Amino acid sequence: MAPKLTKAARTEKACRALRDLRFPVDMIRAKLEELLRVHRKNWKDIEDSNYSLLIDAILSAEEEKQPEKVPTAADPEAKQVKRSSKGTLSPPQGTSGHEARHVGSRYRKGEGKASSPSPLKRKRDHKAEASSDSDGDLLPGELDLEEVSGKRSCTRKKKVASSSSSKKVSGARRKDKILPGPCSGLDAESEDYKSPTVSKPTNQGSARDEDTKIRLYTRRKKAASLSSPQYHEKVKGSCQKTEVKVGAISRPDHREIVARGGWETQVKIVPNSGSDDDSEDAETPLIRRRTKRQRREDVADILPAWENETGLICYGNPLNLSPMDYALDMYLNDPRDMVMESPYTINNHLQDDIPLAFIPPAREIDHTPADEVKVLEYKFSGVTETAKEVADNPGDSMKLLEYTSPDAEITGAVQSSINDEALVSEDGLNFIDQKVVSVEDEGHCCIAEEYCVASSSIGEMRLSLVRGPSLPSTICVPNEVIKVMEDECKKSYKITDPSFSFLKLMNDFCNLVCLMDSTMIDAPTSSTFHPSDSNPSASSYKATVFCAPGNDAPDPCLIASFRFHNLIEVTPQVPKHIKLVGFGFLQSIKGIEFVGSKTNKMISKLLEGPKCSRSFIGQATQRKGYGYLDDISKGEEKMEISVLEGSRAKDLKRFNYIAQNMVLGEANIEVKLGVPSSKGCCYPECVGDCQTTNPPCKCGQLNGGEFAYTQSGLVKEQLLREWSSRKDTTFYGHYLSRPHMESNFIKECWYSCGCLKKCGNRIVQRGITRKLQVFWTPEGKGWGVQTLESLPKGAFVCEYVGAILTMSELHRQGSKGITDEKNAHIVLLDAGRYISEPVLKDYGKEALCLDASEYGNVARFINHRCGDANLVGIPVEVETASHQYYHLAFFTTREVDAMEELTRDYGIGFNDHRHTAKQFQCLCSSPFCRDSQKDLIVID
Ligand SMILES: C[S@@+](CC[C@H](N)C(=O)[O-])C[C@H]1O[C@@H](n2cnc3c(N)ncnc32)[C@H](O)[C@@H]1O
Repeated sequence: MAPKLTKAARTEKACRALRDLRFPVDMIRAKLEELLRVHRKNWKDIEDSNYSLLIDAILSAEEEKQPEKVPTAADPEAKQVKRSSKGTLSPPQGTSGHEARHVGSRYRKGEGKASSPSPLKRKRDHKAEASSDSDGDLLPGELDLEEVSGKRSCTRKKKVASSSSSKKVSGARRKDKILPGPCSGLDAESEDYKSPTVSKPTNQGSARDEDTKIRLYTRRKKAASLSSPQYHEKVKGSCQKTEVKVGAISRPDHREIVARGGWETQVKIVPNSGSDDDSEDAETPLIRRRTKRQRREDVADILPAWENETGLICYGNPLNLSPMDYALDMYLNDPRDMVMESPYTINNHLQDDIPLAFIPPAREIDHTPADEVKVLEYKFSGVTETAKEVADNPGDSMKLLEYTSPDAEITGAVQSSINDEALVSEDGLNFIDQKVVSVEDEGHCCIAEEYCVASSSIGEMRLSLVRGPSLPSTICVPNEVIKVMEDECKKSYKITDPSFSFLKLMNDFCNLVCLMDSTMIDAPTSSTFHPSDSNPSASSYKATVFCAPGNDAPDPCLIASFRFHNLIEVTPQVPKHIKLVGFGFLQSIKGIEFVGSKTNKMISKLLEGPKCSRSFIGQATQRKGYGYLDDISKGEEKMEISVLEGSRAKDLKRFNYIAQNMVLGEANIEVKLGVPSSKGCCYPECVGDCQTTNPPCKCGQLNGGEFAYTQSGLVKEQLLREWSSRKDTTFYGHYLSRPHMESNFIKECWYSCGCLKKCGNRIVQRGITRKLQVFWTPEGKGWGVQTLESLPKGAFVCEYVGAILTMSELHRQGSKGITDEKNAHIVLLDAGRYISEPVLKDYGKEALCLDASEYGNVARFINHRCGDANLVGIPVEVETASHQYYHLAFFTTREVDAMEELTRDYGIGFNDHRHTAKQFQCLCSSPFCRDSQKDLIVID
């Protein structure tokens, strides 16, 4: 099998293939990134087309750069010129227009390396054939930038919708259609609309002036359109040219979207039109997932940063895309509707949702590289250790921090490097994000020069340099990086020499690379070098020469590259329990920030900067207290468990996530691994899947004579009913009713059984398999848990996990009284130890409880609901059938919709003065709420 090419190698290949066309390298790379994104990182599409897709994308971009000729009286042909420009190819740098056209068409015709016409070409051809009305340039559902930017007059539209339609359309959602607003000039029902609409109530004849008050449209994904310059211009151009604000809002059919995609993904485009919008804001109530108060509170501190900004604001969970990716994806490619509602101001916006990212418009770029060094390429990419290296150094997993050079224009699209074949290694390293910043260097295609600034989950920072052998030796590190690294060097290595220069250190590396160029080594090796005399204060460092993973077309230039690491290691400053994994760079960075990490402050500083080129980072870091945790389980669970409200994440009390119960103290649990016992075990009768045995195996028979689970792994109805109807409480501090043992426990097969792990009688022990999320409840219950997917009745959700303590241990720990905080996280396993007198001191000393206050899993966030909770706790015995120790597993009592909060009935009697724990006022809003009824728990 041909070895898989790295992304870098494939990029290089693409650059080479297009070399003859003399496109700027940075443009090739940028377009390639876009295409990869469109094609879901599938190189095959691009390569199989002999890069014609890529060529088309570049040519398209070039076309769009052609200045548009506005028709005037003096130049009546201008419009015609514009139309024809759609079919015209602008020359790449250094290429005449004729030449470029020739080359482009040659490629498309298959005379060159490329063969088949790309979709883009077909689209262009189609457009060229379109009617003489230049508005026809847009395909249905395609966003007309001019329209958005207010340049295009509404009067050019075929029909004019009435102003009263604004409400109608704001609720409407039509795929592939641009829905009309009052000034849209389009009929919502018409199939031949051509552009987004404007729905601001308009005075006759002033459509153009009044443009863009409301735009309501939908869009369907078009892969090829991503290649178009519109792709960028829509965000950048529209925001800049007409001060359009772009943001996402909750959509009216919130649930539907959530059910489909897990997240709401709407984009709202509005003009930066000032306070006159306010009155109308109130007329357009949006779906509210959170209370207004809550939202204001959450974003109050970021308001100032946004008030005068225009840009792209995105919400919702972007399926692990970076904020920029997500926003662009939503804006241009989301197959779902994008509804713009009106009117929009930052204020009503904030009332309705919490943004995840803000992408400011492009800024002017300062292209002044340092005198003595020439910028070749900055690439802060996920180059870290190989899987093996990481395996050898557990805990050393590195995460990438990205840096946008202020000195160079970002020419590559920002891309999420998650799942990027070249950048994410199998070891599960999480790269936060990546940006490619490159500046062409005399036509050379430089692919292998990379700086990698990474931080580990425990706060280490590392700067690495990777460099290919074919590159010139001059490099430039952004000044901000140099400054921070210099400071860090001085601090970490206790360098006192004021003349210490980080740049020199870097140059030493480069020189070493040059030296090593001539001695290419086949196998990975490493050697330690000592810094040159010119840099006496730096400590020694290590360089590793390694062969890039196999290339099917070996090329000396591609085979070897060099990696230097251990340049800088910064003392860990981030608490271990915060895992910085990556929905987005921004969130992760802020994740560090809430714990006040000095490192992060430096990084933030590093990322800021007025010259930051088209980067959301500079703006985003202005927001305070904003964060997002992707996985509170820190990888302990098979499924990531995210936290929705980033701004509240700082309030997430510190606890250690464990996926399985653990004994911390003296609790004695008799579990004999792998020892077949005569009781409660189906060894040796069972092989394979016990569920297929009839009559049930021994374990199965312990579940009241039959398996507790259906063939599809759901708890059977009868058990659900039985346990839902019980009035037990497991909530510490409240009186218990009957001991659990009277009802049927579930007994699962286990290691000691003869069956396989895939046996259908093993459900709870497999852990969480559903998508769960911790979120801040708007009702005031604190954190809660919601499901991100719809769940069938009887589905296992999670078990209550904590530290296993004996009651006597618990009491010893809380000799001065157990705090309410702790109380709230203790669950009693009363089996076999319950003493009828429900006073704590009388508990069997060895009775076990689970304390999730310090060590726990997601279940510690599940809130209470009286009577009709959608979860029920059922004791499940896995390791032993002794009823002494069991797992308290939560199953759904009914079908549960995606985004529904998961609740369980703690079984507590509110207003019962006898219990020891401080009661909370129940906010469950269940019709069966016992709080108002002042029910007491019946003690048997
Ligand atoms: C096991 S914790 C649940 C997670 C908790 N909400 C948090 O933020 O960590 C139990 C605590 O949550 C709160 N809680 C749970 N259900 C509630 C409800 N129905 N009404 C009000 N507060 C509730 C109470 O403060 C209770 O002591």
